[in-house]
Amino acid sequence: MAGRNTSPTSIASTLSNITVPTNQPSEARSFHSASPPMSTPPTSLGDETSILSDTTKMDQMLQVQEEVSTPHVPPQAQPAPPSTPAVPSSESRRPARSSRKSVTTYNVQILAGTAIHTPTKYLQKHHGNVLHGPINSVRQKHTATPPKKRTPRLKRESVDSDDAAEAQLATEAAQAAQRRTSARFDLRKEVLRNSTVVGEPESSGRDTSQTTLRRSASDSRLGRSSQSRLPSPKRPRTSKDAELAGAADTEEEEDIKPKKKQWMNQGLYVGQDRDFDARLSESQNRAKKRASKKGEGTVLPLPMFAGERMLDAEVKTAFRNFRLPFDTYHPLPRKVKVDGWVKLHKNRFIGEASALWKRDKQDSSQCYCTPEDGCGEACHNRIMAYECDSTNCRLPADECGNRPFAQLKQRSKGNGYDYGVEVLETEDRGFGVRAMRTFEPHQIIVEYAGEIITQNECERRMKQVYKKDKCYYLMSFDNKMIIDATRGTIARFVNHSCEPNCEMIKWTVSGEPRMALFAGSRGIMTGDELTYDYNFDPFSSKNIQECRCGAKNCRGVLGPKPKKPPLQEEKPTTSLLAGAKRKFQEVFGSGKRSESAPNSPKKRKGVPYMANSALTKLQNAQAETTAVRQKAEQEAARAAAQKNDRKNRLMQRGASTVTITSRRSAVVRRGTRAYTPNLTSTRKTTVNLKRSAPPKPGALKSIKKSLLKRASASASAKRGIPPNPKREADTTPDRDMLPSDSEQVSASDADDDDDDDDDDSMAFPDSDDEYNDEQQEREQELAREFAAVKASAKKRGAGAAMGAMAAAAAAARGLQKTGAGVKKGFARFRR
Ligand SMILES: C[S@@+](CC[C@H](N)C(=O)[O-])C[C@H]1O[C@@H](n2cnc3c(N)ncnc32)[C@H](O)[C@@H]1O
Repeated sequence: MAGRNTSPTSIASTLSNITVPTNQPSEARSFHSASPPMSTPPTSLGDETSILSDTTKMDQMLQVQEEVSTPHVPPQAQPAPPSTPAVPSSESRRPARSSRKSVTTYNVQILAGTAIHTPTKYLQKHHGNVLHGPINSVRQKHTATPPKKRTPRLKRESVDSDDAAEAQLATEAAQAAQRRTSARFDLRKEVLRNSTVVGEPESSGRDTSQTTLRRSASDSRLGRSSQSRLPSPKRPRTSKDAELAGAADTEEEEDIKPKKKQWMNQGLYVGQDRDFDARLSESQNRAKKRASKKGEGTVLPLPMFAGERMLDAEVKTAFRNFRLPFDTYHPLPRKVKVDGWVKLHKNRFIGEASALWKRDKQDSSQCYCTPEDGCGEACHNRIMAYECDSTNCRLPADECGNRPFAQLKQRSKGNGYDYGVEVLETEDRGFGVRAMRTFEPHQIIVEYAGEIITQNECERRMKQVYKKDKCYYLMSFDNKMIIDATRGTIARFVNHSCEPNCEMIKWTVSGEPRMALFAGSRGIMTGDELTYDYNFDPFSSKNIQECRCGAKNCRGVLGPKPKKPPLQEEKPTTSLLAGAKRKFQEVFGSGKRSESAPNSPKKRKGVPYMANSALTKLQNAQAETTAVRQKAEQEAARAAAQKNDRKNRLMQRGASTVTITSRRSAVVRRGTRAYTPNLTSTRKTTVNLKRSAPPKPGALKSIKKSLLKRASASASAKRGIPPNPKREADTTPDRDMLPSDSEQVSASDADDDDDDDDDDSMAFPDSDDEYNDEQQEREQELAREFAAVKASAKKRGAGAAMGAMAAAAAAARGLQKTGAGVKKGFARFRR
């Protein structure tokens, strides 16, 4: 505290100190003491007057007073140099040391704990740029070394101060100030360097640096950085400077790294449907949108997506639950790596498969949709599962809604989220596939592509290539072909569910077979696992796999529940005829296909194929027979119901003879008479196709042909179309094929015959079907095949025959029905 006695007082220090007078009268002390009444170090660096003056303000005041009052008193001593102890000019003015001691001074900063009391040693060590120690030594140091530009104020303080302790305190204060301005310090340093770069002398001092700082304050950080990276040829560098500059440069370079702006390329609405036509490019879509916007009013647009949904007339799309898009809620999307999966993006025909496909490829499809239809639900191509293209559809691509594979191709050009599926690892079913976006009901999701192989090739692979494998990715595809997706698309990982959300459907695209996974009628939400019903046929009990789909109605096993006794009990003839009956019912419109949704595409569902090398052809045939038998039973039940219905109607009419239909009577009669447009025939003719002996191959065909033609003529007549004489002639049945009079039976006989329907009679529908040429052709084709199959059945024995017949039926229809008459089996055996 001794040092403080001589210190000047500033306003700041006055405010921050409380002085408690003790024994001395204040007046005396004010006027008779040379020492100031308040004695504190400068607390403000702005108080330069106080700091720089050798004498205190109070001393100066007293001196003036004394000069006025005692002009003759000569000064006894000149002010001593700072290094020597000051000689008091008057004893009376300088209070005794003891009296000065008696004045207690409190520093509020100290009391408040805000004063800085850092050990000097520490400061010297860690803050080299701050002055420490007795002022003299500091001064000496300063005169020896060139002034540092960073602490100009401090430098002056230290030069002018005599008191070591005061210097120490000043140092502390400066340090505090420095700490406060530390954030700005780097910037200043950099500005100084910049000024050097542009040729300004570094030693131009604080003013220059501040000017420069101000000037460059508005510079962008990046610009500054690039400037500072330039070499400064004018600047002579000492080794220390170079070191410092080097360090600074490295620091800067770290800072400088151009920060690349990160753009979010996926957002809240990813995967949500937007007004985007996948067949067009981005720019085409934009152009289309612009064009459509021209006519728009000025009303604010509806809320994106939600508005569209809310106004959607279809309840199922309007009230779909909202879920956050997958990339928003999914914590850590990670890519699952699957060993041994060779990706193929499109089908590849292997070996004879291509030739086989071309040879068997006979059918084609054509649609006549108008732009208003837009190839919607009624599109013929769509129903037949043919993709429209320029060869079979008149509409331009952007007006046609039946080009799913083209849409998929467009989507695959986008990003992963656009494509929309990824592999996931399930808990208990190996890998699976999950949606990364939403899919509309029946929208194409992913193609099941791989190598298309023949059955022979499949068997070879099973025996030789996949002998040791546990997993097979084989999908029955066409009558004689299999898709082996061991090398294939991601679709091979789609798992089975008894309550699936997707369907695997076969399509024909530009004349080529393609298979793809389509969303089910509920659509798919982001994050859902994709599943379809394998209808897995394990062929043998040892291959039965437990199903872990977790659905409420889970069947417990992959594939249909085994419920029927062994096949040996099957009566070959019964099966044959039941199968025949089924086929004809399908052709005549009462089959299962016509019962399914009329407007939905013909579903040629994909069935997993399990080609077990141990299976013989006979086993295949037996398996097919089971399926055929089940179907036949269903058909028989339906036929029985129809028969009962007919009986009831006859009973009600009280007819004595059997009338199959008046239409049919007319058809039969028309063959022998002139055509009468008005077909209100009163004569009732009975047609019984029951024969005591099975027809010769070809005979059945003829009967059917003539009957069908007659039916067609009848339908035309009903519509008022005049008869075609040529056709009329054609419709004349072969005499020997027509039922003879002797074959006309009474009602009771007919009833009896009806009872035998299931065995060997043809079941014709009662409805007034309208036959067109296409149907006729199909039916003829079917009849031909049927005859051939029947003949082969006789040769080969029942089991194999049933397989062949089922296959023929499937071929004739161009269908591959799930679980019926086709080979199947997906393949992953976990034995
Ligand atoms: C074509 S693979 C599907 C992908 C397969 N999970 C994988 O990891 O490669 C078919 C096999 O997956 C398994 N799997 C599929 N769905 C299943 C289900 N619902 N329950 C149990 N296993 C299933 C069976 O082992 C089946 O043989």
